[in-house]
Amino acid sequence: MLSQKRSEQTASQSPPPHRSCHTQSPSPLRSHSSATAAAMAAAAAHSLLHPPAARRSLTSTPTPSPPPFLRLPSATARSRQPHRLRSASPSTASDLTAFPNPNGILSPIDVDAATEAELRENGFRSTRRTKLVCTVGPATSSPDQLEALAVGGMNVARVNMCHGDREWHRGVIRAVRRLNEEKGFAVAVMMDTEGSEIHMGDLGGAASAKAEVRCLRLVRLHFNLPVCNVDERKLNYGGDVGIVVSYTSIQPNVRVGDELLVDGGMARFEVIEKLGPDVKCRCTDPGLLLPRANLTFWRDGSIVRERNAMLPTISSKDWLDIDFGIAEGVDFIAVSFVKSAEVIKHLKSYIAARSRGSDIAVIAKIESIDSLKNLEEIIRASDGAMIARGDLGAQVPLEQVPSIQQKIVQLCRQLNKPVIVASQLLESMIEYPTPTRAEVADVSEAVRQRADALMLSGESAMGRYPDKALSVLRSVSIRIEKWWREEKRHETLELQGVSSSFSDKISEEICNSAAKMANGLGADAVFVFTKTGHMASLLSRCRPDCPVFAFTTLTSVRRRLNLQWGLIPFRLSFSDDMESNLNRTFSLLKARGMIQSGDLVIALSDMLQSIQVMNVP
Ligand SMILES: Nc1ncnc2c1ncn2[C@@H]1O[C@H](COP(=O)(O)OP(=O)(O)O)[C@@H](O)[C@H]1O
Ligand SMILES: C=C(OP(=O)(O)O)C(=O)O
Ligand SMILES: [K+]
Ligand SMILES: [Mg+2]
Repeated sequence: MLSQKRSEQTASQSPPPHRSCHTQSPSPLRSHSSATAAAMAAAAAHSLLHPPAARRSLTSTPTPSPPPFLRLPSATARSRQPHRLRSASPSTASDLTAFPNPNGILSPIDVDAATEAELRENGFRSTRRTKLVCTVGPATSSPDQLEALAVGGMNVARVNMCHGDREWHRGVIRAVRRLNEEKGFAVAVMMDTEGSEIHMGDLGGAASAKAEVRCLRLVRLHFNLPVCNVDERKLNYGGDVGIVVSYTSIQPNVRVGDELLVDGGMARFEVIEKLGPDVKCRCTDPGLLLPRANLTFWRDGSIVRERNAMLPTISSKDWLDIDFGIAEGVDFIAVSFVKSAEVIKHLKSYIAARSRGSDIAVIAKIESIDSLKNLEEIIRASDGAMIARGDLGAQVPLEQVPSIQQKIVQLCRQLNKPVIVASQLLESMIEYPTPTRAEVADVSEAVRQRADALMLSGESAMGRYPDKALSVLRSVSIRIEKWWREEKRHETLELQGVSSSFSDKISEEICNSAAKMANGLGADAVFVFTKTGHMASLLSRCRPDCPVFAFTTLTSVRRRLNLQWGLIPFRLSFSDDMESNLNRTFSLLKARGMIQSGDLVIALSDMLQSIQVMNVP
């Protein structure tokens, strides 16, 4: 981990050897979006009644036969102009509430204000498909800073329970909710558990401490539970520096001669003595110790794993945090250091029993050797996965991380689970206003693999340039997605069936066919009317060339779909009558300037299990 604190960045101090060289020239990669929240929110809906859509369609009932027969619309009405959104005219209608609505009155159709601005800015065929997760920390926790992230395209705000206290997190979660209600965003909230791995204490509030070889400072690991606030300077045992770590169970497994890595190699120590409950280490590789830094022990070139085998994946503190997350209504809970599918299943039934109907998705963080051993089972049991490369890279040799990433991204797509690529994507931007070229290449690779989402950690939590880092993710995503579409480089990933019931199988086949048709016909958008979001995610899984407008009745489903590739989630109340749903949707979207006459749309619904192909009237 390279997240040196700002205070460490002094002229006299040389960077750690593993930091790449960095130039300060202005980056051509940054996009300068002129969109402001005000401009984005300015679009007002107005009532326009249109005659029924001139569409030809065939609808099948949920009964499996006969299969849907598809007829295509005439090409005449079709405009092949690159799609640009027009500005909407101001609202005059009384039956449609103007957007946004600060009083919490539901408007007929809601879409994220930032997404709408991006649609407007890029044209909807070129709008961003890759979703963006930002970790909120001291650098971004104020309402203004959160709003800047939302305007910049943050789809999900992550709070890491490893840091800060519950009051702090409550403030952030509520500020995000307020932002959504008052300013028309649909930012989802993800709570990330601390997990039970061994890490250092918080250094008594010190930004960092230095471990040095030269003066042979000894770090004394003091095995106390729970982690308490310890001022590193006060823990001087006759020249040794004491650092409190998180678990008592390490000591019996540690041997003299073992190597201790801080944050996967930010600093290295050798165990030289065991003293009662303590372990005495000598620094062999100097470096920075950051608060709560992760610790791993190594022997003969491999990680010593038995030390944490008995630690529960979800600690008692994590359970309290989970109760807190449920009470605060978070959208996702990310579970750190998952070892098996059982813990995910347990948590999911716990949530189902506790949260009565509200639907919190459980994300498995893949960051340990155990999680790799049980990968498929874990992902099947979860609602999504995070490739947590920070800790993963401290548990497996670094050179294995890229292939593991590729494998997990593909597996998640096969199993229809959203996947987040996390950690160190733009690490240098914690301190610098432009990314390294290597970082841009890393981001590009994740986008090219068509991961659902990219995540910022320290860059947004405590970095100097959170908005710029987000802007880099946004512009690189858009550029690489466009390049990949232009090159028509669809990897021929044969999607296996994921459905367990016959009815689900029909939905899956319909989505596969619709995505294929959308590509073949050069459709402008796929519309999906979905109550649970399932059909939207099946479409996302196909990674079609055009965006997927997902209409759902629940704001919670809408927020959850915000994590999935290529989905533009709308909240809309709709009926079982597709004809009237479509007419109403076309009117509303045309009034907002989000579609225009002639656009070719493929429409699906999970009530009717149908495919319709039509031009917008
Ligand atoms: N809620 C918070 N309070 C204080 N600092 C935080 C908070 N969240 C994140 N940070 C800081 O941002 C850094 C990066 O965040 P993250 O990647 O989530 O954690 P970690 O580095 O522990 O894996 C952390 O190391 C910590 O310094
Ligand atoms: C995302 C990660 O988890 P955390 O930041 O909670 O350590 C990681 O290890 O990469
Ligand atoms: K965590
Ligand atoms: Mg981690």
